[in-house]
Amino acid sequence: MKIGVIGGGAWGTALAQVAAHRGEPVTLWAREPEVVAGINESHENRLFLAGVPLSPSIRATSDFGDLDAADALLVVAPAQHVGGVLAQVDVGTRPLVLCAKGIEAGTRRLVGEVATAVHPQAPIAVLSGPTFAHEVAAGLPTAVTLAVADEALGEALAARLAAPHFRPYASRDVIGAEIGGAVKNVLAIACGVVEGAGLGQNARAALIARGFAEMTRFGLARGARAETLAGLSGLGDLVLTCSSTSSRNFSLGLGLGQGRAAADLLADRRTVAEGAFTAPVLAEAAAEAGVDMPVTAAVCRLLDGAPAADVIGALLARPLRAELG
Ligand SMILES: NC(=O)C1=CN([C@@H]2O[C@H](COP(=O)(O)OP(=O)(O)OC[C@H]3O[C@@H](n4cnc5c(N)ncnc54)[C@H](O)[C@@H]3O)[C@@H](O)[C@H]2O)C=CC1
Ligand SMILES: O=C(CO)COP(=O)(O)O
Repeated sequence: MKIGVIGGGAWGTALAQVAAHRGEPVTLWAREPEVVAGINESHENRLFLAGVPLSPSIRATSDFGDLDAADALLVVAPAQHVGGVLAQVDVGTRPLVLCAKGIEAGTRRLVGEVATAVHPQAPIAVLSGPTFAHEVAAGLPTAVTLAVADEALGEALAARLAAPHFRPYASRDVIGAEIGGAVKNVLAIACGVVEGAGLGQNARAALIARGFAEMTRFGLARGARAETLAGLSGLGDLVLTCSSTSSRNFSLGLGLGQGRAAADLLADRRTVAEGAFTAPVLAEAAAEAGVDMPVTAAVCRLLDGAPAADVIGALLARPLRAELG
């Protein structure tokens, strides 16, 4: 199975490296000409994954036509751009493995729904989990959820993408895998705020647990399975990104908690903090589904410029409630 990768950011590059680990040829489409040149000439992506020597089996291109020979395509553009990028690719009936984490602003569609609208004949898989790109690219052990409705396709993709350090776990719950990845980015911003404002480790643990409760409420309302939300692509990724400044979302929250303005923190960013785009549309989707998501609402207020002390105060002053339900 020949693999094509759409997106030459940190994660697309790391996944290309995984797919090329046995020396198999991998074609990677990147938007930036300097990324294409750097990968082809010096086997490095200096813009998004500097310092990682890449397999010479990875060939980068800026021509979507070069993806025609691939049997399966990994989609690793930021969530807000997946629709626009996929519209330029002749996908046909080839499987799309969705690796972006987010919800499309305006349409409130998950990435899988976006992909199916553009390419209705293409089977959809979701690859998601606790996966910092630099660790995966360095060959450190990593496990992911690989969710596909069709069991045989799931097995074939898992066999092709597995590596000694990269372990896909099969799932049929595509929507559950997507929701965990999208929601955890918003919650990671909140955990960064806790760190930045110096609220302590108790508060961070409470936020992870209450954040997971709201992820679960939303996920169940949208048809996800509870077990998926408690797995690698949900709780696993939530714990990772709520614990480390390696997370761009956590780092954004850290700045907000230190009192810096969201607009300043987001200006001129080359790398993507998906939670900043997902938070407002997630809040809309939650309201539509009748689901209470107070942490998400708080992140929206912070991104709108409300002072961290006010937002934290309001969150803590909410009426007391039962832990379950
Ligand atoms: N970096 C990581 O550790 C992981 C990232 N992801 C997800 O992968 C997705 C891609 O993130 P990264 O590779 O980290 O990106 P990145 O932050 O390393 O790079 C930014 C990416 O955005 C692309 N981009 C910017 N403007 C664009 C536009 N107008 N149209 C199309 N593409 C545009 C750039 O070409 C580049 O590929 C995100 O959804 C992210 O949540 C998932 C797991 C791990
Ligand atoms: O999704 C990720 C790890 O699983 C990467 O997190 P950030 O986008 O917050 O850096």
